[in-house]
Amino acid sequence: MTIERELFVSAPGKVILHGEHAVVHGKMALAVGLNLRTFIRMRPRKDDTVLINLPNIGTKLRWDIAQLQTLLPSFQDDPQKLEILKNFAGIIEGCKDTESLAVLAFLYLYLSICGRDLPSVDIVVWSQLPTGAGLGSSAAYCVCLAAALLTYCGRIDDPMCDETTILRWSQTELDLINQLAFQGEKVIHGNPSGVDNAVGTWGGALQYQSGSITPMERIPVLHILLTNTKVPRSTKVLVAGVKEKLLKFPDIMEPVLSSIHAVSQECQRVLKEMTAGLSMDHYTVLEELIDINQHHLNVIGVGHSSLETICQVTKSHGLHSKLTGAGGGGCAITLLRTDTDHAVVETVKQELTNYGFQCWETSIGALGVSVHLPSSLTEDVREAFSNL
Ligand SMILES: Nc1ncnc2c1ncn2[C@@H]1O[C@H](COP(=O)(O)OP(=O)(O)OP(=O)(O)O)[C@@H](O)[C@H]1O
Ligand SMILES: C[C@@](O)(CCO)CC(=O)[O-]
Ligand SMILES: [Mg+2]
Repeated sequence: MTIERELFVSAPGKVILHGEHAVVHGKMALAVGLNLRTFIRMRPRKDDTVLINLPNIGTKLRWDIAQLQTLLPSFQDDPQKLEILKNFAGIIEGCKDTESLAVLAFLYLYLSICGRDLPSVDIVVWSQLPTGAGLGSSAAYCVCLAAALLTYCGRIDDPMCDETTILRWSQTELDLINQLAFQGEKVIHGNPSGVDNAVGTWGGALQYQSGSITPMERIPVLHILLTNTKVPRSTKVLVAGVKEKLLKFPDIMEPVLSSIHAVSQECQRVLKEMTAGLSMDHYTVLEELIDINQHHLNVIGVGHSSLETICQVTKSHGLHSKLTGAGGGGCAITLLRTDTDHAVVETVKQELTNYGFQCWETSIGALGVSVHLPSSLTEDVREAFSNL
């Protein structure tokens, strides 16, 4: 049974504190929800078509339901599902362009979730996150699609909203959303660890290892400066590059990944200690861990000169930075201590902006996937959707 009303869902981006790439190879990652979100709006249509509008990447496409229905018999149990969709959409093998991956992930989730009763819908996905910059935009996109399609098709409850609250799903329903979002991430990334969709689903702060998700109940309030180099890169390509290096030099690369794992463990221990009583020594250790991990990430081949520039600029003001997400460009995080002078942060931001980078001071630990009533959306989100 499809629902007959407009549905608004959002999911947060993520910041990986430590463990990117190593987490793909079974090591631990620490990741937190980011207060920049992706929003999806679904509206019923009456003309037996499906329309998807993705303004962040300039894509607007429409299909007849009858056309999509012809895919279903071979799609449902076929191990070659993705190939069927690529043929349908005319997408060539190994393709990594933004629009093709977004459309493939959408079709994959729409057909997998809605099954035999394909609904005629109008879908808009709009994000506050930069696309392909290391902040989990692909996971937020897949989590939004999975949650909205599952709800729309009646496969999970439609959380009851009132005028003031944002309501969420039960743990079992969140598990299903996360599983399907992971399938979508596989379409986009090739071989994702699952950490990004876990944060998009549950939000907060998580320890993630080999599919096992452990929420970190209490973490100190950390202030972070996020800087987007705006250098484009593809997570899929970077993850594949690390795997290649690992296969070529196993005895050299495996210890580096193990050391990244140990950095995550030590960071987690320090964060726990900080909740019991914060001292500046804790910050010093966190800074050392950031420096160590940034070197490791360079060793495994996911650094970039733009990220080194961020490290150099922030270091000249006594601050410590590392790349976050897949690297190769994209974003870096800089730890801001509680005793960091506001004027220093402003100077650093100005210097980084002069390089053409974009900076945000951010809070971390945002809420996971949520349903919204249109009236409870913030002004900027309402405005963004008003013309779409
Ligand atoms: N708002 C969006 N609209 C349409 N497609 C999107 C959107 N956000 C992400 N995508 C899809 O996700 C792809 C980017 O995913 P990718 O994993 O490379 O980067 P990321 O998720 O931002 O970074 P990371 O995985 O390192 O955190 C885009 O090429 C596009 O296909
Ligand atoms: C690079 C990576 O570790 C994080 C991307 O945000 C890939 C993944 O975990 O799937
Ligand atoms: Mg991604």
